[in-house]
Amino acid sequence: MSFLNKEICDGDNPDLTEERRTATFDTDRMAQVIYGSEKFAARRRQITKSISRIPALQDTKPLAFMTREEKITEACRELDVLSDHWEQLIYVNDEEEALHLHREVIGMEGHPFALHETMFIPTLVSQASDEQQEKWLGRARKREIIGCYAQTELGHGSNLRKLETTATYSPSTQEFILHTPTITALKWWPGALGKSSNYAIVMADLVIKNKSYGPHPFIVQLRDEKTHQPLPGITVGDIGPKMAFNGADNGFLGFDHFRIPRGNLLMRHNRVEPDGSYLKPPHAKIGYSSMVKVRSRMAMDQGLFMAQALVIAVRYSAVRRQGFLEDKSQEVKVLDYQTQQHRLFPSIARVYAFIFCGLETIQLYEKLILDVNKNGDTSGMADLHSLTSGLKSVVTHFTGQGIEQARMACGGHGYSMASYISEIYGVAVAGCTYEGENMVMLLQCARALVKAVELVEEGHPEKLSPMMAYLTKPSVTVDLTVGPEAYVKIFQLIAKKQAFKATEQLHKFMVAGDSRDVAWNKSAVELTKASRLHTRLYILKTFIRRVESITDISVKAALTDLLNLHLNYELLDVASYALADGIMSSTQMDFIKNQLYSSLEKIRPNAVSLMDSFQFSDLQLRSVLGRRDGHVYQNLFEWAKSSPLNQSEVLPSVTQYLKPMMEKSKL
Ligand SMILES: CCC/C=C/C(=O)SCCNC(=O)CCNC(=O)[C@H](O)C(C)(C)COP(=O)([O-])OP(=O)([O-])OC[C@H]1O[C@@H](n2cnc3c(N)ncnc32)[C@H](O)[C@@H]1OP(=O)([O-])[O-]
Ligand SMILES: Cc1cc2nc3c(=O)[nH]c(=O)nc-3n(C[C@H](O)[C@H](O)[C@H](O)COP(=O)(O)OP(=O)(O)OC[C@H]3O[C@@H](n4cnc5c(N)ncnc54)[C@H](O)[C@@H]3O)c2cc1C
Repeated sequence: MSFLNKEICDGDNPDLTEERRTATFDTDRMAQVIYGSEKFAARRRQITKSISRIPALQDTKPLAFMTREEKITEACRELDVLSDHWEQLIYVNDEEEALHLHREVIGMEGHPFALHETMFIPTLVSQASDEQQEKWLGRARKREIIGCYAQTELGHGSNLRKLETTATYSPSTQEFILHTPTITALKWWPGALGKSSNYAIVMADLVIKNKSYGPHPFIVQLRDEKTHQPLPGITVGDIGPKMAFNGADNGFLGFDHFRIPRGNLLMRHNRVEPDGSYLKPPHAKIGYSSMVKVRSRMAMDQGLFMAQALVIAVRYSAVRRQGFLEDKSQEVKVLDYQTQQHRLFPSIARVYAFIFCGLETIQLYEKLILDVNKNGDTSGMADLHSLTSGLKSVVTHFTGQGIEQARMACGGHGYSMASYISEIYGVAVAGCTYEGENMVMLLQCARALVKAVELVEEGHPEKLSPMMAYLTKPSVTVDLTVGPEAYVKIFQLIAKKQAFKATEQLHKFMVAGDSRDVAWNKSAVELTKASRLHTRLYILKTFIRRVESITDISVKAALTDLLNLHLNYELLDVASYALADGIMSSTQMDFIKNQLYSSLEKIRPNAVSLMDSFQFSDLQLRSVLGRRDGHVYQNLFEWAKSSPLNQSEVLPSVTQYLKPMMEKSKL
């Protein structure tokens, strides 16, 4: 049976059309699984169609040929066009639809409202009292003001306890005085801070009567609402070009005894009364919730970054012909090489796995905020923090690797900006750093793991959260032919052993006289290994759960092939642990390898459609190499001709320097 891949169009490259015709599932149905519901998958397509009918949003100058200033101006122009059509395009206040709209129209290089949507508004939702929301949230949602999230400083990003910006309470005036005492206290990095935002959530150390209460969120007006000039007492600007994200004005910010009213401390969970008395929040880390929000989205966002790179690489691999296999009369599609499949398909499996995790963690965060805001219930915070800390680290690391492999899979053309993969890579790997540097966050995840191991050792396994329950599982001999559950069992044993080994090492150093902090540092590499295995186990189990729940038989079959590839690839990747601990035999290793190679063959006919199912428009992809029509050579040639260097035959640099140099050459 063959299913119509909805991307088939007359005139497309026949090699791609052939791939699309041989798919064994319906790409619209697969999109429902990817985007979590039939309704949202359909809305995405509808929004894409509506965008394609707005001439001002089509075919602008390629981003690769623009300066930073041009990129920023272009993003603002697009935002302006969007705001004229906003209510026709999406349901107002629907976060997922707004994100899709921005991704498609503006792309991934950043824009003035990026942090407004992802951190400024969410912080108001989670941290502002009802009265404060009344005052600011409506204005923010209507986009009457533009906000960002200013936390990181020149001297400190990872260690929040040492942020130096102070907010000192003055009971006589009922104001906070914001101050930047040193150069290292300058806010540095916040997205959209430099030139676009006129408001910010500023994280500053709350000081009352000479006592420090640690970082707290304040809403601060930075610029005049009419003139957009910085207010007196505020120094603000752009931090300069970056590896990627150059359509964004990441900024610096300093305060010179800048006064804000008492009501600008966000007070849903803690309060400062007029006389300066302080009411504690129900959980010490509740002020960190905006970071947890972004981390809970990262598996989805990073999955989509890697998906974009793979759409490009897989489509290109299906039209690129080079070399021969059996038939010497026609060169083969490079996608038929086993090495090419091995380079790309495990990443396709990870994309699906990450997205399924993202669907889950986004919901977990929404539930947590509901529990905290409605019932003051903070009991879910610790688990979500450790889960998202591990997940953001593992997912960003593998996404970077997967995108780089996708680039190499495109050979020379992958290195051209025409592929757009280098930009996707630059944007994605920023995720290894923002929202908590990966090592730092793996170590946060390890804190929870060590605590869980200690509970088991102290004889209290009943106190473990469900995610940690595997730490009590006894060793067993596993028959891998049984199916996914057998793989889970082996993975659980590997992860459990590493968690216990790392904890044992920590305890050994402590018994020998080291403080817990020093012993922790001496065990840190082993601890991060435990966190990675723990997180990869969660990813694996989520993938299995999701595939089991699918009702469409052909979609389920295609994803089962991908799941099998994932199980074998992941287990092979961590096999050194299993072999060292005698958990797996070399015969089992051979079995896994054979399963892996046969999974590659099974996935091959569906590869293009597995990626088409993401339904990225050409506008969103921004890749000349990865366009839906597959006419890569014509498209590349047109693109190169549009390079500014080709707008004249002889460049001024030739007449001014090269010609005179050649004429006077004495060599
Ligand atoms: C588009 C791009 C946008 C980018 C934006 C940005 O980058 S914005 C900037 C992004 N910047 C960053 O991401 C900065 C990264 N740095 C941080 O987030 C923090 O400095 C930290 C979490 C690393 C340490 O914080 P700390 O020194 O205050 O804490 P500690 O280590 O002493 O642990 C004490 C206890 O607290 C617990 N706990 C901690 N957090 C949470 C939580 N959210 N929930 C619940 N619990 C939490 C922890 O588990 C531990 O529990 P235990 O074991 O005692 O039971
Ligand atoms: C593109 C981009 C956008 C950003 N957007 C924002 C924003 O909107 N708002 C905002 O406030 N910030 C933003 N940031 C800042 C970002 O959150 C920080 O850079 C990040 O949290 C890392 O902190 P750091 O720079 O202090 O790294 P550092 O902590 O200085 O990291 C340097 C090295 O030290 C290691 N290290 C540090 N502490 C430990 C430890 N305890 N144990 C072991 N190793 C450690 C790290 O692993 C790393 O290898 C952004 C950054 C980028 C790149």
